[in-house]
Amino acid sequence: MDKKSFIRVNNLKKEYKMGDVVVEALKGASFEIEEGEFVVILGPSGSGKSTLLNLIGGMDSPSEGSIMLSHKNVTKLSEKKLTSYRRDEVGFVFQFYNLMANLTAKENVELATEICKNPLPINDVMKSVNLLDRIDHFPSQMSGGEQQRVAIARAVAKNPKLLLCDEPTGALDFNTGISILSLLSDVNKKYNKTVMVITHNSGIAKMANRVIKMRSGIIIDNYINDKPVSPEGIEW
Ligand SMILES: Nc1ncnc2c1ncn2[C@@H]1O[C@H](COP(=O)(O)OP(=O)(O)OP(=O)(O)O)[C@@H](O)[C@H]1O
Repeated sequence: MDKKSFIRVNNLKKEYKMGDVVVEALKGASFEIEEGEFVVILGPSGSGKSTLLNLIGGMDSPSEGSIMLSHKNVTKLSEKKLTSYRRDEVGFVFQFYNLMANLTAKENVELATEICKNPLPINDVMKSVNLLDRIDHFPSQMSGGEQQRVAIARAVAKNPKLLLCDEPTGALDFNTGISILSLLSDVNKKYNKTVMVITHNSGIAKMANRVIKMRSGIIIDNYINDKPVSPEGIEW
């Protein structure tokens, strides 16, 4: 494994069996990602993006192949070690925020950090997502964009090495979406977190350091973007 390789995915396959029907969601994906990259996984609906993200996040196991993260073989971890991996090493951001409705913004972030090894100070993180004045608000009292900021704060405060974001702007209007991408870009730079964003929106690929394109469970392109544009400069 190259010294700079942070993630190495090798010949990753995933089949879902439903009765007699077998769906080949991933058909042998291989790629490497360096530490600190902002990666966009781009592909149409059904191309296998979420399947790939779930495997890297340790939420599911592959039918074949391996995922190395910082020299750790994620696909060979015991259930117990996989739980620690999900807790300490990966932060998740979902399209629909997945906040606890009965907890305030701050409590949502606290809950996530309570169980992990090396959390960041919550107030610092709330400040960097520009939500210090909203920490006592419940999700129902916040806009979609604000809720997504809380979700990002929750993922970042755990201080993981990797942030996995599944269509993080999918439920937001254009301007709010851009502000969320800008925040993810800040998190990538300020906290030096490797960020992977999956999307079907090709506009978002323009801000990435690396773009991995998928179609029908296959990686059809993987390239370095020499001139990433700032989120404010992209459109769709
Ligand atoms: N749990 C599952 N059981 C059976 N089939 C599944 C399951 N999850 C995904 N699939 C199938 O695997 C294929 C890839 O799905 P996946 O959700 O990874 O694609 P995607 O690119 O993330 O799509 P979208 O952008 O619509 O979320 C699809 O054909 C899907 O129907």
